[in-house]
Amino acid sequence: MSKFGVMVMGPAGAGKSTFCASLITHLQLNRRSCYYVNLDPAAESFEHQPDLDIKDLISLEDVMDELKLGPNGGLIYCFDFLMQNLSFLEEGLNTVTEEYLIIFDMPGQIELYTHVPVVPTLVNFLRQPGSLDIRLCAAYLLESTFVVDRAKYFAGSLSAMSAMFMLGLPHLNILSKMDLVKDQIRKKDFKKFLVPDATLLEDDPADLAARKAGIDIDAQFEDPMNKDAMLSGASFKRLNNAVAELLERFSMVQFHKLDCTDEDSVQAILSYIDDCIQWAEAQEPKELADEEYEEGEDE
Ligand SMILES: Nc1nc2c(ncn2[C@@H]2O[C@H](COP(=O)(O)OP(=O)(O)OP(=O)(O)O)[C@@H](O)[C@H]2O)c(=O)[nH]1
Ligand SMILES: [Mg+2]
Repeated sequence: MSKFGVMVMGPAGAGKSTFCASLITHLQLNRRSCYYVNLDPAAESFEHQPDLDIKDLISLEDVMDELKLGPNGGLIYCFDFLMQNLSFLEEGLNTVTEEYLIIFDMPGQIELYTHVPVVPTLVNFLRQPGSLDIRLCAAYLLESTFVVDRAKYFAGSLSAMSAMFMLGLPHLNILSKMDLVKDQIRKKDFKKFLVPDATLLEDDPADLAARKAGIDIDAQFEDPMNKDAMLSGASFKRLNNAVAELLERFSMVQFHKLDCTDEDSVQAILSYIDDCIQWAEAQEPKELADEEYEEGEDE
């Protein structure tokens, strides 16, 4: 029997826990079962109480106090500790059945996805056939407000692509907090940000600001030896252009939009998740319980 899960990842403050909470509320409203696993040892408050919480194994606060580590070193320690105590996850998840969606709420420290191999090890453990055997997908969140600053947008897209390669999971990239941009950027103008490509640098607001200040950023961009290029931002533009071209060449990153305040938007993302992990195919047809038939008759 397979289990099904989604690992919600992304940089700090991208809206991961808020998305997990909206997803759980939505699943509950639609009478679907879910199992919420908090893997952020620093998380303090929850809209929905986790069914399994890493803090019951190890708390970041204790690690920082006792080992005199900072928050990031402490987090890496907590994950190393989890890797040595994977039975904590196995015992918690063993009895979860196939109709559940297991939601893993991950921490936001980017080094977890780039510098240390703990997340791939965790993913391999969760997917291991014959053991937990979870059909898992990744939901990688980036804040949609990043699109305003192209450098942030491309750096974020690159981190998403790096996570795709590192984890090798079915992967959804999501621009979160759409409610924050929908009044500033029209729907049809936003479309171009769903697939990162180098043409998005053509109307970079940072260039407009430089031009307004009388800097010929295009001339400096073309001339790598220009001594002012470093200060004016033309060198930075060249770097962003190279990143954008790299993303374009790999053609792996595409975003879906998410507005947690809109139920239809949460449902749309849930459909993509279900599709990635093929949740629906594994479900048995369900009969209504007797009480529910009776409730229907009363109406
Ligand atoms: N307007 C708006 N704010 C949001 C949304 N999602 C999250 N936020 C806010 O963004 C902040 C961070 O949200 P979290 O859900 O804690 O983000 P996170 O990615 O879990 O953060 P870390 O776990 O610390 O990495 C909070 O103040 C949320 O209220 C959203 O869809 N719209
Ligand atoms: Mg969180």
